[in-house]
Amino acid sequence: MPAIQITGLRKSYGGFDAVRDVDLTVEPGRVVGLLGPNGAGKTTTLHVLLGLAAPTAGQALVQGRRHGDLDDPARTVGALLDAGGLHPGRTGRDHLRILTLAAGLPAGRVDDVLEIVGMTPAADRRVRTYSLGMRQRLGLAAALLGDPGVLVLDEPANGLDPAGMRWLREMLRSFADGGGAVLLASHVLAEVTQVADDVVVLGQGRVITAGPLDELVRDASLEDVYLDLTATTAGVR
Ligand SMILES: Nc1ncnc2c1ncn2[C@@H]1O[C@H](COP(=O)(O)OP(=O)(O)OP(=O)(O)O)[C@@H](O)[C@H]1O
Repeated sequence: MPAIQITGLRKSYGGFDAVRDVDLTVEPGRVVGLLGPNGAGKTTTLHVLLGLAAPTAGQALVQGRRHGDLDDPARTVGALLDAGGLHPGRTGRDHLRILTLAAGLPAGRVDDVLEIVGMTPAADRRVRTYSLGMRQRLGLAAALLGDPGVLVLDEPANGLDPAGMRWLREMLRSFADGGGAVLLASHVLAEVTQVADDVVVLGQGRVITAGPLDELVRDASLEDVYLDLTATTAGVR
């Protein structure tokens, strides 16, 4: 069973199709990059997958089920959506403690994930003092709390310095090599090509091209397609 399966997905807002006819599969052990310019429909796709928006047509399944039907969502899928939603007066550790409690996870996971994302030294500082990259790391820590087999990440490299980007790549690679599945949305071509096994390119809500990264890169079609998409204003609607 694919870890993530999206079929014929359409999401409309007041008659406007934010995404339409989107098909996408993430098998265990794979990192799939969801690429597209601003407004292409990446976040909308992830929101439907995570049960934050209802599909207008089609479906988006995690481990064969809609997110809302998962028995134990926190242990099934970890998500990083927007590092903005953090309480500025709370420490990073407290933020993770609250999530742990809410999801019924073992308290010891907080120290584990802080260590994994390299945030142990900053764990007791208030979030308002964190850089953007540190907030991203904290968001990734939160995604890893339930030790899920599936990660859904929206622009995870946002704000990371070069060392942080390398760390993220290595972390995602080893997560996938251990049988995990990753869906990573980004508008930065280089970011995706450095880590993804497969790529799905969205433009104006539709899949423009999709396939294994090495094939798309070998015949240079990925860069061509992406430059065409981003050179025009077609991506922003
Ligand atoms: N709640 C909403 N109501 C109305 N329109 C929406 C809503 N959410 C998204 N849209 C529209 O759907 C389109 C796709 O937006 P989406 O955020 O999914 O794109 P994106 O690929 O994630 O872009 P970015 O890279 O800028 O984050 C945009 O035109 C956006 O304005």
